[in-house]
Amino acid sequence: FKPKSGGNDHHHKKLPPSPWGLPLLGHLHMLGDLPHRDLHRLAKNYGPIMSIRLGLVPTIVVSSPKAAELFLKTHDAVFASRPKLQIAECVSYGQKNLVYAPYGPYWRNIRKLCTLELFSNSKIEMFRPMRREELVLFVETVKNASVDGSKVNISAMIESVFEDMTYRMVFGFKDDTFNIKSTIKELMELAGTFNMADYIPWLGAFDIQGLGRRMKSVATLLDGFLEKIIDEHVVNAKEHKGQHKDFIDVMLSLMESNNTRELHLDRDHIKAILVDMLAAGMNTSSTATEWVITELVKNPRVMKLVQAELVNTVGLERMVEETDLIKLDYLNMVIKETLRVHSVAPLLAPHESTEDVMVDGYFIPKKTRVIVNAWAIGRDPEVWSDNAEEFYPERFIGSNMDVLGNDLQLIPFGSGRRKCPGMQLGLTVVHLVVAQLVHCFNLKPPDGISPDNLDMTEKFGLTMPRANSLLANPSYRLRIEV
Ligand code: HEM
Repeated sequence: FKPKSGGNDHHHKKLPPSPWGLPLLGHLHMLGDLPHRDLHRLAKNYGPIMSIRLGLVPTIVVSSPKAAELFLKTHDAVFASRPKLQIAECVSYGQKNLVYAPYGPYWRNIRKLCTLELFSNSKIEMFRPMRREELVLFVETVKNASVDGSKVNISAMIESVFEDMTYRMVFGFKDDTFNIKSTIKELMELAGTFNMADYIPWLGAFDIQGLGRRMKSVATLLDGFLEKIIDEHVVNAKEHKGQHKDFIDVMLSLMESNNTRELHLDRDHIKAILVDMLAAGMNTSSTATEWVITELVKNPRVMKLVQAELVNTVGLERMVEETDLIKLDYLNMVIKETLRVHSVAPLLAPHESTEDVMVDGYFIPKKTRVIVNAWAIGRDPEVWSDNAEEFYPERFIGSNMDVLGNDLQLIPFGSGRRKCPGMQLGLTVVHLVVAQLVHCFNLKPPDGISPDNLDMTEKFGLTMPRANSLLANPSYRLRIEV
């Protein structure tokens, strides 16, 4: 079929080009385990604004910077909503979270509140001592693991330091007294699993994949843990009046004091936002860090330059401090280049249109899903020339292109109204962990594997980490003990 639009008057309106699809499945059968790559291939034939149908869901795929500008800038307000997904229904306390909230006054208020109260520069600063403590422990752990020259699972260590920093920031502790960590992991795995019920909704009633049952049980467990943790904070807050130490404390004090006319916060809001912070903040940053380290191990030339910059700026007599980060220009280029080549969220998060609209001469009906292929945009030969596949940080020398959503050529955090509100925090922690790891250690691939042959397989999900853990032989290089 060729995709059709809703009402009769839509028939004569031109929809974006589309491949031929199957009844019911639409184009789902064309997408494999790495859908960003399949959609990139299709876009080469059908263009940067392509129309497909995912099961019963009419979808537009956006694959070039110019097209992204139309959807995320020119018509941003029309495409700023989110589709209803089963996972969001299960764990968002009636869509009281931020990530999946439909576009409208509620989303606007909760986003404003989170931006001000949780993601502001002063809040990022507030947690700096905590990050420093965790980084010292991180370096010690890597050092102990590598003491007899054995290979170390770098991916697992990176995941663990981000987990610890995030739990401390959000809950104020990192030990797993409440057994919450495995439940959060299960939730993130479910959120990243392809769910047929999101594309052919009546299949949801049969729960063929068993995802519905798993989601419900995770949601129940999670709610129990969050209730206990919040209760504990309420008791502690009474004892330590006025001292806001973590995200829950901040939210509780807002619940008491700041229940404005615009937004009435209750416990469900707090729980929904806490889940957002864990799901949106933890894996994204650790995935980005894992790929930066992978590229550095794969490219010894670049690693040498990063380490030389660190020696010049920091010296081998101490660890990296957050105040050093601003001076590390080459490292900044390396991180930008990694975010270009390995998008953490290759298809961003799904957007949905809230009204009929014409874009570039094409008719896009209300309630169309919009997928922005940031991974494909990072490879557009018109922007990145014919060495787009190459890892080459020097391409940013003399360029003021940023990753913050201002330049549509490079949008690892999205752009427009729905862009990532946690990007400053994310960039700070990624820079910090990468800088610390390569400053404190030389990292070589294990078992005599040549850097050229390093496994680079991706695993698509909620984020896109390495499919297999990165292993390396670290050797300590500082002249002092941490
Ligand atoms: C390197 C790290 C990170 C990357 C690459 C990243 C990437 C993204 C992307 C691609 C989106 C979707 C944008 C869109 O829909 O167009 C997003 C949304 C979001 N991110 Fe991040 N993120 C990172 C870190 C964080 C952190 C640390 C937090 C908070 C602790 C966070 C919180 C959020 C939230 C709440 C949203 C939803 C915003 C909304 O729907 O209005 N992110 N992020």
